[in-house]
Amino acid sequence: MSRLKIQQLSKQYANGVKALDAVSLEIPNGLFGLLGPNGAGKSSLMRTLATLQQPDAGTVLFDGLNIHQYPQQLRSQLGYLPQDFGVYPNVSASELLNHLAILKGLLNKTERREQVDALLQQTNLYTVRKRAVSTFSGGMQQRFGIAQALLGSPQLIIVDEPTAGLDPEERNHFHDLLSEIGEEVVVILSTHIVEDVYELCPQLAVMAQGKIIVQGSPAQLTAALRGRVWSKTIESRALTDYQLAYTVLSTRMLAGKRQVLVLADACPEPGFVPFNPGLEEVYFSVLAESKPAQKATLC
Ligand SMILES: Nc1ncnc2c1ncn2[C@@H]1O[C@H](COP(=O)(O)OP(=O)(O)OP(=O)(O)O)[C@@H](O)[C@H]1O
Repeated sequence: MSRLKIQQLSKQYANGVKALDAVSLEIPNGLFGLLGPNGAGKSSLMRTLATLQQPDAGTVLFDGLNIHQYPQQLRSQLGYLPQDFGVYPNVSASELLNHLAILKGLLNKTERREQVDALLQQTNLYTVRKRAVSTFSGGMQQRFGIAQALLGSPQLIIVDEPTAGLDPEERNHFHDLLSEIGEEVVVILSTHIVEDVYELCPQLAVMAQGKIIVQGSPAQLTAALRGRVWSKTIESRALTDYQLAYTVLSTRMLAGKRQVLVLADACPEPGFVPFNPGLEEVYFSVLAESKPAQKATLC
């Protein structure tokens, strides 16, 4: 059952950029991935859901509550890790978390201490709790960011581009943390990294130019694309010709040869073979098809 209902949400900034264009989504408990390239409008949507900005039109209901009419009620149930939560004062992790817990309304000292310690343990920061957060690595700072988002046992958790810039090991740590948050809360993970969503999210949406382009499970979305992705090994110097002629989703080097993946409803030309699409191909095909000027498919 959907707990978060986003209906026809629109937002235009003073400079004329329409960051959200009639966005509608229904989001149940669990991890929900919001995938999109830079500038798609993800952060605008996350900030609007976190009640940090008002939409121009549309409504958002969380458990039936209109969040922009009752922002304080939403905030008491919200955990938010913004994209730019990166500047920390020169105080220790446990002091800062304790301070943020007070701001979050955790006024009972014993309970607060217990929760702060538990979150430092959960995010694997307990042994470094006396170190200033400003001296932490990027990955440790992001884990601290999750610890503060989890203060007060929120029901709606919003994490905006949390793994950008993390090395693979820290990204794995972060994935483990997110997957442990639990299935009884709504967690929205906004990212441009396909593997984040593939590894973690049973449901996802792809956003581009302020609009939701597709929504579903990874299995549904990849099944819908089956039969439309074709692969061929080509000479690297022929790549531009293929890009001009076809909708090239991606290219990669395989054992010294260049492989191109092309989106087409039927075999584009001799030498192409069907390719079993994954979430990455779904993402690139959605982006290719959402672009205003499309290439003719020469089949
Ligand atoms: N405060 C603002 N004032 C004016 N334009 C803005 C503002 N915030 C975002 N934008 C513009 O709105 C569009 C959507 O930006 P947004 O940050 O929501 O996208 P995003 O998908 O989160 O991308 P990124 O990962 O690059 O932040 C972009 O064109 C951006 O330049």
